Amino acid sequence: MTRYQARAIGVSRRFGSLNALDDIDLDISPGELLGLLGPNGAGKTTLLSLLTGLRSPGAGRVELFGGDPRQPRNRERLGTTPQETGLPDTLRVGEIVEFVAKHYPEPLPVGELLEQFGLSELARRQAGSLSGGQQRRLSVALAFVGDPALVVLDEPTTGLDVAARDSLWEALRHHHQRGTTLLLTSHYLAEIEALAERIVVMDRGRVLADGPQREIKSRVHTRTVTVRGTNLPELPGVVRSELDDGAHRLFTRDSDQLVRDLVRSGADFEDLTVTGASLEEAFTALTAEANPIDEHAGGRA
Ligand SMILES: Nc1ncnc2c1ncn2[C@@H]1O[C@H](COP(=O)(O)OP(=O)(O)OP(=O)(O)O)[C@@H](O)[C@H]1O
Repeated sequence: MTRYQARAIGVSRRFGSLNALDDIDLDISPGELLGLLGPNGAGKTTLLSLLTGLRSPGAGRVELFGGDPRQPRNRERLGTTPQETGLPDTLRVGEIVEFVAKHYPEPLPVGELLEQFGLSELARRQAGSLSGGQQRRLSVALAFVGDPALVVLDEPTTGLDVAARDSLWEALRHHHQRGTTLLLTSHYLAEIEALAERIVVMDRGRVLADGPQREIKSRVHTRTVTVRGTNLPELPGVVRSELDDGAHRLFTRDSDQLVRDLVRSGADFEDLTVTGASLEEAFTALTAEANPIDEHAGGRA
């Protein structure tokens, strides 16, 4: 019995002449909360489609619970939500959840699930009358109905407002705490930063980085010194600076020296903080390193 719930071993997948995945290795162990990041077209959805048995690899091997993900019996402990939702318009939300629950030997209690995903008040509404964000919440909830060991979510919070997104994060954390393994993709770096313990960064079909979030961030050596003040002098060692609502953000490789220089300069400042790289900075640096002539936008992966 393998100790991994899902694995890709030397996996490649082409679409015509395009190498969507190029020799990917990935292991997912029980209990992990793994965030898969990458710019558009990186190959995230393709990789998920192989791991969940929707496609076959061109080369290499994919395993789900130690077997072929294309075999239904190996998908019994898998929960997924596709990027596009397709729910029967005329069925009510509660009926859909109950219908899906009947397909599993030990489903989660329907009422509990509706509550967790903020759907209790919508239980009697027909799916066709739901807003895009409500449909999204329902389809994410459906991934959990069968109490799966591994849940794979492709862009779970797309189209959700801030409150709905926060409550979805809460639900995901809850399921992770009770032992469910989660693999999710998101374009929102803040989302992956808030949720994921392990991060895999992909670009152009390859894995650029794979490790604990703090390790991925520590690959970027720049630190940020933030201060409020007027007439700050130009200081050596500042590689970039930003002014945001009166706060100067000074990016440097040596924050200790910068703070010493700042104090010595006699400038009048307050509210000094020193922080390491954010996930956004790490992501931007990693993808820029891999594609020296490209400019990847920050904020969204
Ligand atoms: N069915 C297909 N036929 C042809 N090309 C495809 C197909 N599916 C994906 N591709 C291509 O493979 C590459 C990887 O696509 P994929 O959807 O896996 O990327 P992604 O990282 O999920 O992107 P996004 O963030 O935009 O969803 C892209 O260049 C895409 O155009």
